[in-house]
Amino acid sequence: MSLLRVFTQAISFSAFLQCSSFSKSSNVYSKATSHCSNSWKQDKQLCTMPVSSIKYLGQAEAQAFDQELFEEYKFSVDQLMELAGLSCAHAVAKAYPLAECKPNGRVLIVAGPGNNGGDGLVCARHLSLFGYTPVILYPKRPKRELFEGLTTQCEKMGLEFIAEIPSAEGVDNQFCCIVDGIFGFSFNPSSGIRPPFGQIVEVLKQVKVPICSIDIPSGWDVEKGDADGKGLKPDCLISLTAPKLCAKWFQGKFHFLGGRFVPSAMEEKYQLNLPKYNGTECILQL
Ligand SMILES: NC(=O)C1=CN([C@@H]2O[C@H](COP(=O)(O)OP(=O)(O)OC[C@H]3O[C@@H](n4cnc5c(N)ncnc54)[C@H](OP(=O)(O)O)[C@@H]3O)[C@@H](O)[C@H]2O)[C@H](O)CC1
Ligand SMILES: [K+]
Repeated sequence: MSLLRVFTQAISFSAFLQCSSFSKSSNVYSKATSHCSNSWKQDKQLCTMPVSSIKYLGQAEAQAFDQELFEEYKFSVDQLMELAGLSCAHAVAKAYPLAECKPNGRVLIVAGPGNNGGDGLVCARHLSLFGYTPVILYPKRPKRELFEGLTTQCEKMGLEFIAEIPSAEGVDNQFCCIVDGIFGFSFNPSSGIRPPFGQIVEVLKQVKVPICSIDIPSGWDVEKGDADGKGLKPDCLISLTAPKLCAKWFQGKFHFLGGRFVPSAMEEKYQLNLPKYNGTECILQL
C-alpha cells in the first residue's frame, strides 16, 4: 500500500470517528456544513469540518419542554405564541421577499385548531404589518379567549378571512406562498387527518406555490416524518424552540430556527445545543 493511500485512509477514518461520535438514538446529529445538515442520511457523510450538534426533540419531550416553560417559568401561552408567530413572519419575509410576492403580497395562512394555528394568526398579523396581504383560512376556531382575541385583532386590522380552500389552481393564481399553521407537535396521525383538514391538506399537496410550515409539516408524524406520503411537502420549515425529530426528513430549501425565548438553564437541562442566533435576530437559518 502506497504511503499516500495510507495517509488518505487515516484522514478518512479520523473524519469518520468525528462524524459518528453522535448516535441516532440520542437524538443528536452532527452538523458540519450546510450540505451536511437536515437529513440523517446526509449526516452519515464523512465531514471534514469541526462538528457542532443540535438536538432534535421527540413528541413527548417537546410537550414536556412546553409545559415546563408554562408551569415552572410561568410564561403565558400568549407571550410565547407572540414570539413564535413573529419569528415565523420574519422567516416568511426572508424566504419570500415582499417585492417578489405576486400578486400584491398575498399570502394564504391556514390555521388549525391548536396553538400551531395561533402561531399562524400571529404570523398573519405581523406579515400584514410588514406590508404583505395575508388571507386567513381558519375553519375550526376553539372557543377560548386567546384564539378569539387573536381572531379579533386580525379582523380589526382588516385582514381577510375565507371560509373554504380554493382549488389548487386558484391558490396558485391568488397567492405567492402558503403558511401552514395547521398542526404542530400534538398532531396524532393514527386516525388519518380528520375533517375539515383532510381535504385542505389534499388541496395543498397539489399546489405549486411554496409552503412554509410552522414547526411541523402538517400531516407528518412528529417523530417519523412523512413515511406514508400523507403530509405536505414544504419548501420552508420554521422549527420553534428546537427542531423536532421529523425535521431530519425535511428536504425543502429553507430551514429556520425560531422562537428565541428559551432560558439558558432549560437549554442546558434539555441539552439542546442550539446554534447561536446572530445579534438581535429572532430567526436563524439552519
Ligand atoms: N415551546 C414552543 O415551542 C411553543 C410552541 N407553540 C406552538 O404550539 C404547537 C403545539 O400546539 P398544541 O396546541 O399542543 O398542538 P397542535 O397545534 O399540534 O394542535 C393539536 C390539535 O390538532 C388536532 N388534531 C390532532 N391530530 C389530529 C388529526 N389526526 N386530525 C385532525 N385534527 C387533529 C386536535 O384538535 P381537536 O380540536 O380536533 O381535538 C389537537 O388538539 C407547536 O407545534 C408550536 O407551533 C406555542 O405557540 C408556543 C410555545
Ligand atoms: K404546521
